[in-house]
Amino acid sequence: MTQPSPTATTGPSPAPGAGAAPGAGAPTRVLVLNSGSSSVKYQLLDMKDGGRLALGLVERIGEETSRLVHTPLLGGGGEKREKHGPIADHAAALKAVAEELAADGLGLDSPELAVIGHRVVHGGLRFTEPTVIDDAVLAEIERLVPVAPLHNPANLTGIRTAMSLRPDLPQVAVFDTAFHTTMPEWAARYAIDVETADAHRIRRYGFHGTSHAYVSRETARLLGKAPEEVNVIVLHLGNGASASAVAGGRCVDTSMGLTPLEGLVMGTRSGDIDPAVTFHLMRNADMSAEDVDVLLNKRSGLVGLCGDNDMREIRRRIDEGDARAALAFDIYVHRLKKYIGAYYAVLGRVDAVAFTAGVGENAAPVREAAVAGLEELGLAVDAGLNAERSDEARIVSPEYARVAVAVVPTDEELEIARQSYALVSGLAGEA
Ligand SMILES: Nc1ncnc2c1ncn2[C@@H]1O[C@H](COP(=O)(O)OP(=O)(O)O)[C@@H](O)[C@H]1O
Ligand SMILES: CC(=O)OP(=O)(O)O
Ligand SMILES: [Mg+2]
Repeated sequence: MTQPSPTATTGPSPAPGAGAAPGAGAPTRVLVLNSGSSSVKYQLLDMKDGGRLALGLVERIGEETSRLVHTPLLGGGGEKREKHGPIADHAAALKAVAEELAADGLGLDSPELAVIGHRVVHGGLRFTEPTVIDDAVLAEIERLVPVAPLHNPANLTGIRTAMSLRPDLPQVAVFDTAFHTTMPEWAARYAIDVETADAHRIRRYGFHGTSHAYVSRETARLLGKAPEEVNVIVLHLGNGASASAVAGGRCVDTSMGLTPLEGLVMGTRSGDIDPAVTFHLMRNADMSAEDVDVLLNKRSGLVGLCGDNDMREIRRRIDEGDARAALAFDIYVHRLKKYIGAYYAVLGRVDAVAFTAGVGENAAPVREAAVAGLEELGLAVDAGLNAERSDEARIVSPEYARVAVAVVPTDEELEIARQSYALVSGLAGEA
């Protein structure tokens, strides 16, 4: 099922500033755009030293209550700026971001900009490496829209808008799926008719790969070991959530599948269900395929179970004695625990379980509940360490525990910046 990657030009996950050294005076700044279904996260970095010049977020795009938060960081930083009011779509969001950057003297017209790096969620099997975007790459990302309907359209708008603002600049796509292309066939292939699966390219692709790659490497660093030496279970728990089993730096299994719907319970997505639920609803509940798609992607998960998808709000409701919120939490954690057990078995030996993204980094009760009762597997958290708040990667298991439980903040934007810059500075070196 593997295919060569005709557009690949460099290896994944390079060290900061890796690739051929740019010529003296060559631009070193990278703008990274992480366009989600209803948000855009962005960072401007200088790869001379990896320092951030600005970062921000536009959220609730398409609603009346859109919000832009921009943080200038150049020269010791400036005041955070917030703007409220409707932002109709991703193109308008990017234009608003460009204006904020320009107000700090960091506009997209800057000659110091070397590349714009884009998170692209679905790259299919073709893109195993960061890739300079041209018409053929755009067409392939477009072709994959049906299997990433919440994400690839937003990614495409981000790319097209950035291209229109800086047509002269290289734009690089860094794919969520790339890290997972190392999965063995027995993990990637579904047990369905082989001809049908192959004709429709149905298999497990996996997502959040940039985060799984970054966090598994940072976890090895936290343990004082090389990535090749450690086996890590990474739990990326954001709005979308996925688990991966990483053996010696390579992904060997992951919980998301053909689309980002499978696996863990998420903010609005069901994760694993019996596939027969879909045709049962279509046959018996007068629902179309589209209706079931919306149900499972947008009206399920935590929001479907208790009406809230934000773990902060769910914890607040549990503290007030809300039974629906408590059940939603228990279902979320039960699924998580099943995946920890499954990937423990897949890996055979586990050095660390790493929690990351909004929930994983911040929700101590989720971490505690997910490993509760797994002492026989060498897993436990230290209540005091687990409750501490910090932006740093840290171990929260007791010293005696055989397996480290770690909290490792993800940084998809930094990883995308490193990969994008390595690719274009490598290209510049070849020119
Ligand atoms: N302090 C916190 N405590 C508990 N959960 C939090 C906290 N901060 C953020 N979260 C959770 O993280 C989620 C967002 O995670 P994030 O990784 O930013 O998601 P995404 O990138 O998918 O939008 C929120 O929906 C919320 O559930
Ligand atoms: C792939 C995916 O689920 O991404 P996100 O968490 O940004 O929605
Ligand atoms: Mg995310």
